[in-house]
Amino acid sequence: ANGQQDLDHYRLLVWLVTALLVLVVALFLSILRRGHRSRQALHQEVKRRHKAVSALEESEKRFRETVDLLPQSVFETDRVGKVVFWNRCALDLSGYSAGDLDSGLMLSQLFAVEDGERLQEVFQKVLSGQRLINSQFTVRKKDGSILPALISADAMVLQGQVTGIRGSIVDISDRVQAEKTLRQNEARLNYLAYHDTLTDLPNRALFQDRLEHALARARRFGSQLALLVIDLDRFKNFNDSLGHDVGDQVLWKVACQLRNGLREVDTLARIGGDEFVIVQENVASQADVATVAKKVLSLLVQPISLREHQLFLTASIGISLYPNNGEDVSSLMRQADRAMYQAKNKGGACFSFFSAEDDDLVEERLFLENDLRQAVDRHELLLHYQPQIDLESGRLVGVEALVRWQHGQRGMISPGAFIPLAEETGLIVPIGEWVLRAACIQGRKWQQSGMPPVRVAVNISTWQVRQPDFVDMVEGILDESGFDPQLLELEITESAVMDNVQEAVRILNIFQQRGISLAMDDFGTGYSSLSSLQRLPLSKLKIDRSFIREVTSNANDAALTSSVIALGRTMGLGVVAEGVETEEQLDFLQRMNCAQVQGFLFSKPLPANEVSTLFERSFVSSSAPPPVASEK
Ligand SMILES: Nc1nc2c(ncn2[C@@H]2O[C@H](COP(=O)(O)O[C@H]3[C@@H](O)[C@H](n4cnc5c(=O)[nH]c(N)nc54)O[C@@H]3COP(=O)(O)O)[C@@H](O)[C@H]2O)c(=O)[nH]1
Repeated sequence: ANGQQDLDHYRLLVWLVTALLVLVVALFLSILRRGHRSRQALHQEVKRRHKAVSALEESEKRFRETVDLLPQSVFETDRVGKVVFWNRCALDLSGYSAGDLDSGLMLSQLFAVEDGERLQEVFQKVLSGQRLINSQFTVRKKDGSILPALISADAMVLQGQVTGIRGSIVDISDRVQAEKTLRQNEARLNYLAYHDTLTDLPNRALFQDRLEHALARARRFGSQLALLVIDLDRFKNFNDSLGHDVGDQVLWKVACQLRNGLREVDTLARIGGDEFVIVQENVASQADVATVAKKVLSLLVQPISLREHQLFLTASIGISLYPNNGEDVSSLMRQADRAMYQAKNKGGACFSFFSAEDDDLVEERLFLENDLRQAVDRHELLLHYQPQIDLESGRLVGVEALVRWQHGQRGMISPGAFIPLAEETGLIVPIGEWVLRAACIQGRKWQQSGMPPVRVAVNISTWQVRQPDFVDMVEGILDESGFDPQLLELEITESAVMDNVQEAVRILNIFQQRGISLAMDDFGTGYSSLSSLQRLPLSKLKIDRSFIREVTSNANDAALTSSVIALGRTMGLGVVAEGVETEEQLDFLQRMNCAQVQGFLFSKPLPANEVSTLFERSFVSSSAPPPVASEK
């Protein structure tokens, strides 16, 4: 029984142990299975997270690449303004490197120092929730250069907390430059609309505007104002003969002389070709204005040197006064213009206040100018010839061709009345050509009629000499008329050669080689220097009649006349005294051994047919001068 009991106990023990073992194994297996499952879950989780991180990195990379592609700079900062992120464009724009970012670049470093305070204010406002949209700042690059940019920014909020700001920077250099260029172009266009491009002076539009304002001031303060219209004398001739580029340089120099010589308060403008105006305000008396006018004339007197030319300019100035001569721009302009013509009527190189009486003369002059333009075409010009006598032989050796104008309504007009106008308007060029042609044709007729050879002298104006085709013109007329060049004498004045002696020498040498003789007219009234005179191939000096007029009563004229005769002899030149009217004058000239004479004592200028008769009569003798022939 004990044994059975022990066996039972033993069996129970075995059963218990076995059961325990089974339990332990089952528990172990259960734990083992659960561990496996959680390892699997962990693994899954790790894998999932890994994937998520990769996706995030991928997304971050894509985001970065996309942001780097943006054409504008974007940035992020932390709350204190340290730049924590920026794209490639921001790098390029600022010139900083990624390394600079790593070493703690501050946003303020990206902007000009002057913008610092405003930047700080704006930064705080953005942190507190205000959006910044397209505000202009000046970006300062790493190399110190600056550029204009538009900044937009917003706060960055993470889990309800503001962590910093993010924003964009747009470089607007091109736009700002384009706007600047546009503004400059606008300003230039505006300037050009109101200024003369050649002289930089105000033009007519600006001048009128200034005159309006000046008149308004004069009305308000009850003051006087003067308007001076300045017109260069014979400028058209300079332009035509020397070329427009020389003309332009002359105008430019004139503008400089006037600008430098006048007070800044006086408005100076160029309102047309060679027309300048001055507005003088607060004029106390006419004397005030006369002072300015005299100053202008003296400024212009200074010769202008251009290339090989030495130009002597003069001007005519017309003056109108507010309120006496007009109360508005147009009437003041009109009266000043008329006054300018009054000054021209007086011979130029002077000024004239508007006067109603002189205005009739201006009208007359304008009519005359208009008619003169048509005189050649209407065949109203004709030539008279004044004999020149050789005192030794008493023979008529030549004639001077002198133009006359047979006007349709006014009858015969003397050259003294229209040659200055022709010179001033440039009409002397076609008129002079007509004279030369007519004189050569007549000379040829005399030759053909069997008359002894007679030299024909023709006056040549300075403006003709300056024409580029002058030599061709003379040669063409000689060829076409068949007149013997040996019988042609050209009378030139000192002024025609003195402004460009070199060119004059060249031209006159050509004529001399063709056998044409050259006489210096009005000798003694100009400024020829002896050295220049020696270079000119002259054959004759003509003593001006102003010296002969008082040669017997005025010691100076007598001295000058005898000096010229002596000079001619020394230089081997013939000398003609013109304007001989009396026996006493003739006697003086004979005593001085003057070679030839011309004057009313012998004959007035005559029509061609009367010259032939005179020749046939061969009337001159050195002891008994012939009776005066009358000019018809
Ligand atoms: N460029 C050109 N000028 C010309 C031409 N024809 C004339 N003129 C110039 O006009 C000015 C006046 O000329 P005119 O009225 O013909 O006078 C000439 C003579 O009549 C005058 N003269 C001659 N003798 C006397 C005299 O004894 N007394 C006196 N008071 N006058 C006299 O002199 C004039 C000639 O002058 P000049 O030419 O200097 O020899 C005059 O300046 C002419 O030059 C022309 O075709 N072209």
